[in-house]
Amino acid sequence: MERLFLYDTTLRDGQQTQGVQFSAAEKTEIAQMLDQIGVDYIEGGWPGANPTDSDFFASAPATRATMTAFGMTKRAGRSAENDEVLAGVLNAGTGAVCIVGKTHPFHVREALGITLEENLENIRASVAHLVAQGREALFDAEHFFDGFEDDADYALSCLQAALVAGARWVVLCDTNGGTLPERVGEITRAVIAAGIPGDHLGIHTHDDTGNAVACTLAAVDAGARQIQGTLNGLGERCGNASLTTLIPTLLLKEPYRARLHTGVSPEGLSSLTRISRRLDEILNRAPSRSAPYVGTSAFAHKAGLHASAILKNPATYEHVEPAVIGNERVIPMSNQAGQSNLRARLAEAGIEVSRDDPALARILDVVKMREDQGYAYDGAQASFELLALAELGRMQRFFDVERYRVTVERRRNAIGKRISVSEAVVVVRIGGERMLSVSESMDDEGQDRGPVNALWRSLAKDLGPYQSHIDDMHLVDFRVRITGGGTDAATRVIIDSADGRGNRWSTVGVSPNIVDASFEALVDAIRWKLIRDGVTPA
Ligand SMILES: CC(=O)SCCNC(=O)CCNC(=O)[C@H](O)C(C)(C)COP(=O)(O)OP(=O)(O)OC[C@H]1O[C@@H](n2cnc3c(N)ncnc32)[C@H](O)[C@@H]1OP(=O)(O)O
Ligand SMILES: CC(=O)C(=O)O
Repeated sequence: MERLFLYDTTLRDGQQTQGVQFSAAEKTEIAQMLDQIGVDYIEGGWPGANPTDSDFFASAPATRATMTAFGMTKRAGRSAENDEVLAGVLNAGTGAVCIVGKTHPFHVREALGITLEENLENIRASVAHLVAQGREALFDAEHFFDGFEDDADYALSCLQAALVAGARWVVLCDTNGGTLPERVGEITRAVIAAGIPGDHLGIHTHDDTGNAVACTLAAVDAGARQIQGTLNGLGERCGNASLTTLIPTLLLKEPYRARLHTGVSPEGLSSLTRISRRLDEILNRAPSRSAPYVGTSAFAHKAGLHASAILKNPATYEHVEPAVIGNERVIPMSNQAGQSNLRARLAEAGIEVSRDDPALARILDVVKMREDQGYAYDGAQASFELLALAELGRMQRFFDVERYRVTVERRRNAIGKRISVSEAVVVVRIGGERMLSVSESMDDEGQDRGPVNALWRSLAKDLGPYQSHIDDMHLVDFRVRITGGGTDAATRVIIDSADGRGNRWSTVGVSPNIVDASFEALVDAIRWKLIRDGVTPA
């Protein structure tokens, strides 16, 4: 089996993603996660280009992977020894250094404004300087594919200059991301045929045509033995080839699984889902549900026919086992569901129902009818469980809401500043007792948190015998969607709640009125919590 090397550039090209700015501490955490996965190289950034990257390299974590500093070839008209950019990169003290250089005559002339021979000399001298300093040198051949189309001999002479000067790897970069997979394969083959060995050849692609992963695989098929990519496909413009997709593909799919091996162990592979989601958490962005292998929908079987077969044998609708990548199977309830989804969902919730219970058909009918009205149960499992318990005649009556009222007032305060104040009154009956709670929605700084928050505070303020069960409960997310249009428009609210025991659950409410929809979801959230805590109704 041949060795394929994985080179991660999340901390460098990934940081070129619009809206992404890592701190040095975040870079350290990400580098440690990459090391757990088992990549061979971690490109930590460009030391000297900005204080964050310099700080990161000043106390870079010890990793099994080779920590790599990134920079560019020296400028013309000065020696490599006197080039301050190269000096900054070398000062990071990493075992490997990757420098980017031009290989397309158009860029040499337009962007650098130097001759083709001067550019070759810059590549040669820069790489030789890195090697003389005892570093493993990599050369990122910028715009290689476009350069090859324009002047193949010149593009190849740039690679040869780097190799002759001692580069361990020359990396073919599809910098603008416009080359399609078949052409990437052909050009990579031509490069190897011209004498550049595949085990010194890397590939670096961008996703501007949605083909970065396919282009990378095409280069590997042609013989390249290093791949560059990023976690979750972060990167300049549309992103880089996603290592989160490439790693499972290389380890689980033929012909790669049988022919190539990487430094990623089965444990590393099974950490991929967790690490992908942790990266999104660091970036404060929602993970892509449909991300291959690691998305929350990657193994979600919504359609009834799929769920039915999955329950008999998961291989019927899954190309790989979700656990291998640390992901899990989900069988959501929705208007696409049949009895198989339903039974699987109920079993997961610990609700036992015999196969021939007529309530199963009723539950399905109610789900489909309510989804037609705007409800969505595939993202609101707790409300689905309450609905099922009601149809099974097992729903307990904890409290009845007699009425509620919310007011939002906009006025000036004592010093003339405009403020808004939301206030809610909720009246509930528990057993024979009538209880009235009033709450304002103010946070610690005196800011109004809105009518839904006021309602929540009021509901949760005094629920008599149940109070101790909801004291540790809080709202963590609130999503609103207008479903339908015109006079039939309804508002769907999904609320995520959590408690001190680590439970997290979602409930849904639908109404033409956003406050009413929110209130329905809030009441469901409390009822679900009381059931989950095994509370007996007063
Ligand atoms: C394809 C890629 O993604 S490569 C990675 C690109 N990453 C980045 O650019 C992020 C980090 N970059 C930076 O912080 C800054 O651009 C720095 C610190 C590197 C340079 O900043 P400045 O000195 O202000 O230059 P500026 O960014 O305006 O322009 C780049 C200069 O490098 C030159 N240059 C570009 N590529 C190369 C190269 N491979 N070799 C030598 N010089 C190069 C350009 O011609 C330009 O020179 P000029 O100012 O004489 O016209
Ligand atoms: C080096 C690099 O990031 C590129 O050419 O895309």
